[in-house]
Amino acid sequence: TIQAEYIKYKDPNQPVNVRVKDLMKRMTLAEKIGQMTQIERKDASPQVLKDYFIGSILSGGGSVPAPQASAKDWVNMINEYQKACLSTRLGIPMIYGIDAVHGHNNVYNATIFPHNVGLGATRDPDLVKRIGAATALEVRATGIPYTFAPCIAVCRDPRWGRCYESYSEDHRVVQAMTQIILGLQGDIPANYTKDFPYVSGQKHVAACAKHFVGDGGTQKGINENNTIIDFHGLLSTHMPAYYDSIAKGVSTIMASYSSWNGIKMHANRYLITDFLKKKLGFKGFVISDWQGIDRITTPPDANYTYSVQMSVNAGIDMVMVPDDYLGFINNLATLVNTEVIPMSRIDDAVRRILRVKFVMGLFDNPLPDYNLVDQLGKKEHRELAREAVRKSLVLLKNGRSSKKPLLPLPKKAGKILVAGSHADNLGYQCGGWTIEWQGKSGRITDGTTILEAIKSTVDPSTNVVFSENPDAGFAKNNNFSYAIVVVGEPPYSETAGDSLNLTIPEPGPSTIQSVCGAVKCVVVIISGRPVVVEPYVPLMDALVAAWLPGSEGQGVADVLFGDFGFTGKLPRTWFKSVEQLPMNFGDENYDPLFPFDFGLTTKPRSTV
Ligand SMILES: O=[N+]([O-])c1ccc(O[C@@H]2O[C@@H](CO)[C@H](O)[C@H](S[C@@H]3O[C@H](CO)[C@@H](O)[C@H](O)[C@H]3O)[C@@H]2O)cc1
Repeated sequence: TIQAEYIKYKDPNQPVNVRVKDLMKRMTLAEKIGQMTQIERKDASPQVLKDYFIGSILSGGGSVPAPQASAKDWVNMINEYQKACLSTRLGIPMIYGIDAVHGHNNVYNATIFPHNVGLGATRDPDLVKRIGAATALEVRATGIPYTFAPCIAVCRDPRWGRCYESYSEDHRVVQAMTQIILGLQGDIPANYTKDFPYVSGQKHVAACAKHFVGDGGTQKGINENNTIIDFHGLLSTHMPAYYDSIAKGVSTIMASYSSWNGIKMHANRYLITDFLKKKLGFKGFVISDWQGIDRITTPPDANYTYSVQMSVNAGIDMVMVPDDYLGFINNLATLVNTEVIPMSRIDDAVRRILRVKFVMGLFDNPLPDYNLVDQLGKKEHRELAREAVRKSLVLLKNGRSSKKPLLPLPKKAGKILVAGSHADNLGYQCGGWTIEWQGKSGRITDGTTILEAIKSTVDPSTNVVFSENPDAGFAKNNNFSYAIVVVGEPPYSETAGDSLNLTIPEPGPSTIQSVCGAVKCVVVIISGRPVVVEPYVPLMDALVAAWLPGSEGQGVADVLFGDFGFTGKLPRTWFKSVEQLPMNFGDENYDPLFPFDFGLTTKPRSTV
């Protein structure tokens, strides 16, 4: 009989470093460059994957196989691509990445968890770890083994359009929430190699701590702009959560679009190679952001060869190339062949990529199956999301005097008014990065709106009247026992969310004034960050910050009506006016409307 040649790197019994070394020595430059190339799924085809030995594919925000694609549709797409990669000479599996940043948010009917700002308000790292584990199951349900999460930005200015992706202005809260990495990737076994990337089996996913480093510190919160801070400030505010992430075995780290004191992070060799890789000992791989290398120059792509040279030599290992992947591949090959980029840099990048792929079992289990499809949007996950919503709510005002609190609201109450643009809008309560990159209004996926939750919580005898934007007369002349007004920000992502005024768009303020001027009211703010409320607080009987709660609006009603108490604490300072910004806890002249860590509490009704 003909003995099949023994191929060491294919032997799961061999140690990871032995498999990496054996495979590396077999690879051509083209195969190595292919591993460093991540293309967008819209450009992927079996032929392209085979021709260029592509090592990774991503879905950018909102990039799906088809509208409302099922878990099986996703699995089928990934299987098709993976089979093409496995058919290449060395059969190196590709790794598919996606932004599951508050649940598997691109995928129809996935559980949508509160965005990070709300999770920061919970101050509950174990809850966040459980969310990571549930998210991993839903991501794996679609056959995907890698998510570009968590964002561990320390947002220092709420004018930043991505502030809701940050757990807190306080790096200690962000550090605590890196527990999500253990949920996503799995708990690290005892005596595992310290700071080594780790992913446990087929029900967990590789994570990505992002965006390295200082993304949340840009001046005036301008997205992708310049973080002006000395080295001590960078290390004490923006770096600590990377220590925790590495200690928790994070497999990948994504570079930030932003600059540090004028140096683009994607070209920052000192911070990526000398500090992150050598000093901190990060052993996973560093991935660029979407067109992150193009944006090294102003305007972007002004000198792509320079972008490739500077980013790869800085220590970027895998490049997210959502458009001209041939341009990337050809430029990189030329730069290596002309020794502008040393082969040792290429080998470091490929070694790190292969290390993660071997560690996470991708070589041994490259093809997803349908075993986990029922995890998508599973009831237990929705109950977990509902718990997270409850714990994320921050009670900022309760009654016109502490002796006469309005909350919890009585379930039996004759007739109540529910008003506001965000009361019955699932897309609004999920925010950006949901189904579409920028998010979307309306019934965008499966879930429960806040109005639906209120209706299912009150006593059957209570008449719930919904009017999105009633005039004062309506509010006054209908003998309502009380009103719940739900208003806030429309969905946004990234630069589209940058705001210098942080006002609630009309008709939000008008709805507050019309309703609260006529009847006892609690105002629930749906927003990715503190917004201008100071002028309206005197009109309100109660005020709740609900952040971006996601698909499980029932969690809001659970607490409004006293089935659970308010426990949330502000993860960020709530300013009086935007002229005060930036203003963070610990600053001189700290004069907030509501300070960091503020939050009134209530007892569950059963104990009252
Ligand atoms: O057509 N245009 O006008 C247009 C404009 C801007 C675009 O910009 C792009 O849009 C998004 C959706 O296509 C992309 O996801 C990224 S965002 C980036 O993507 C990563 C992967 O999704 C995330 O992990 C990072 O955290 C995030 O910073 C990019 O900014 C795209 C298209």
